[in-house]
Amino acid sequence: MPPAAAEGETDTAWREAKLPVVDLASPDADRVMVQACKDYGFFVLTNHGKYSVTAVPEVLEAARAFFALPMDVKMACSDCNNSTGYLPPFHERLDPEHQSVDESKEGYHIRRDPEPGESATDPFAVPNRWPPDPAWRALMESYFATMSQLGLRVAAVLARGLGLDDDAFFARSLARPMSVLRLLRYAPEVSDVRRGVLGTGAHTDYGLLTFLAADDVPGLQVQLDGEWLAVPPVPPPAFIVNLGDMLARWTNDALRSTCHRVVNTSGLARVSVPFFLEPDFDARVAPLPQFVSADNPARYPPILSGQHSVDMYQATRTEVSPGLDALRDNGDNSGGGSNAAAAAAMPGSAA
Ligand SMILES: O=C(O)CCC(=O)C(=O)O
Ligand SMILES: [Fe+2]
Repeated sequence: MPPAAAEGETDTAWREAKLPVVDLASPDADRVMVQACKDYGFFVLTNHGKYSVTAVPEVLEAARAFFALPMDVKMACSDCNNSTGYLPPFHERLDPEHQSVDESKEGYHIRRDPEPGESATDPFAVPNRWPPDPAWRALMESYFATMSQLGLRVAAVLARGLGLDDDAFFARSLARPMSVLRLLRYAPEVSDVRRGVLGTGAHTDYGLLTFLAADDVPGLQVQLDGEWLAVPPVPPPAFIVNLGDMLARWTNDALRSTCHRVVNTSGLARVSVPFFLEPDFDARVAPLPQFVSADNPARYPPILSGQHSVDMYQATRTEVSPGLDALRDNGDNSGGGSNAAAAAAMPGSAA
């Protein structure tokens, strides 16, 4: 039996979201960004100066070319248990309550190269897997590096807009970030929300900020005040930026980590490339004092950023991972202990 349709899901036609635009070169970028993060948890980032109109489509094209390779070639680049490299279709179901089938999209995860010994304390610190083409790897590594820089810059603008003591507030939790560059290809199939068939199920992102580049096939939807709204594709080099759970926690929900999903309405294949800026595994995240008061007590207990990601992976992966179970059962939020076991068996899941 298909799962119940999401609350408020009465139709198959969705109104369009009008996301605020943040011009990063504008003098009031910090103020506009904070307002967008409070009202929407999403914004369109322009004038960031990092990419030309052609560079992002080049990355999308490279992703498309990889996904077009034969399955055995793709599987040779897969380290599914570590959620690294190629992730075949049906590797996750982000909203099990409302989805009747695993997601048919394919993915590819790229992270920074781990430092020696790091995997003992951070289960996400695993070596990348690469296809044989060195130019492909170079393109992705360069995109990853540039997006990491852009992420830091946007995080600094946000810190300033929030009036935090210094622009580097978030940077202090981004020394050894768990950031992920995720390539996605959605199969050419029309989603059926009422039957629980979605490109990507409803979820919030786990980290700090997500920078999404995608082709011109629509699909992304955001949930605002209970209503699902379609986000029209944005032309490059603009990015759709959204906040992850760590920002909601740090600001005690003053900023929103907005629920979103992908509904394929066209039946065309869709390629998207989200870059997830994620804090260090051992970054301790708790509501900051300036967002807590007697009338507005802390809504979240302190958490380790990496532990939150591990918990979310565990809830949405499609295969049981004994290593992660061990990490979770340990009940130790220190990021140490059985993480090495988890490193040997991470789930294939969302970032
Ligand atoms: O493909 C998209 O547009 C969004 C993907 C997404 O939300 C995710 O991977 O977390
Ligand atoms: Fe997402």
